[in-house]
Amino acid sequence: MVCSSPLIIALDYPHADQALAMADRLDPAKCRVKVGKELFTSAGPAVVEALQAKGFDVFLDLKFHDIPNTASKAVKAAAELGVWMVNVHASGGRRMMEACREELEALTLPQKPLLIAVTVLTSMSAEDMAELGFGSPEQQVLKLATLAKNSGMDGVVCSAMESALLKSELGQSFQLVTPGIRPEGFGSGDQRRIVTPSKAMLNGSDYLVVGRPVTQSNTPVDVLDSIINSLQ
Ligand SMILES: O=c1ccn([C@@H]2O[C@H](COP(=O)(O)O)[C@@H](O)[C@H]2O)c(=O)[nH]1
Repeated sequence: MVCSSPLIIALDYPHADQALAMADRLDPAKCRVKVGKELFTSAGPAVVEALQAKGFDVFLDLKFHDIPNTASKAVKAAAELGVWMVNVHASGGRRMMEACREELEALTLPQKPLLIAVTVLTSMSAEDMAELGFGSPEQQVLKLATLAKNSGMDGVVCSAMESALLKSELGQSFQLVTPGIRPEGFGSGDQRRIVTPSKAMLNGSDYLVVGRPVTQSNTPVDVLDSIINSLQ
């Protein structure tokens, strides 16, 4: 199944059966899916394979952050699982990111995953960053995204609030994956740097990650269709 949609639905569930039931209501031509820490810890590689068997491209969002050897071997394992996208934390540093890239380059797979680095989590506000002794989210995102690009990453995870800046500073082909997407009228929850789907696309995001607005809705397919309509 070839998917040209920018939408990635975060299947944040405690058990595989819930994730697979939601996947059955989704169309792999209209969205990709994301498996994160909760679902992967509970259900393991089998749930990734089950989603792939249903025709979905899978973003394995485990945000590896470890010494270069450990992180790069984890990226290799993800690639061998056939995922479409995998990520690491940019704050793991240049040597860690370069090791991950080298591990992928050494593989002889027909299709390798996109290798993406997380900059500053979309749940982090300016106040949260100051408390950690960092500058503004925008400054830190630009710093980490520049390092990620120079370390061989295909793109970064950031808020769509930073997409226009990153496209202008780092170029159109550097992929921007943006969670913290909230259609009008949906609560932000724990997210702090939120953007609507249409504004995120206007700002230059390549991929929009949407979780609870779809997965916690009584009418998930209607919500997804209305997001798709808002992008046209
Ligand atoms: O900076 C980040 C990185 C990852 N995420 C993940 O995206 C989804 C967002 O879910 P919502 O329910 O739409 O808030 C979730 O799986 C996070 O782990 C992120 O939000 N921010």
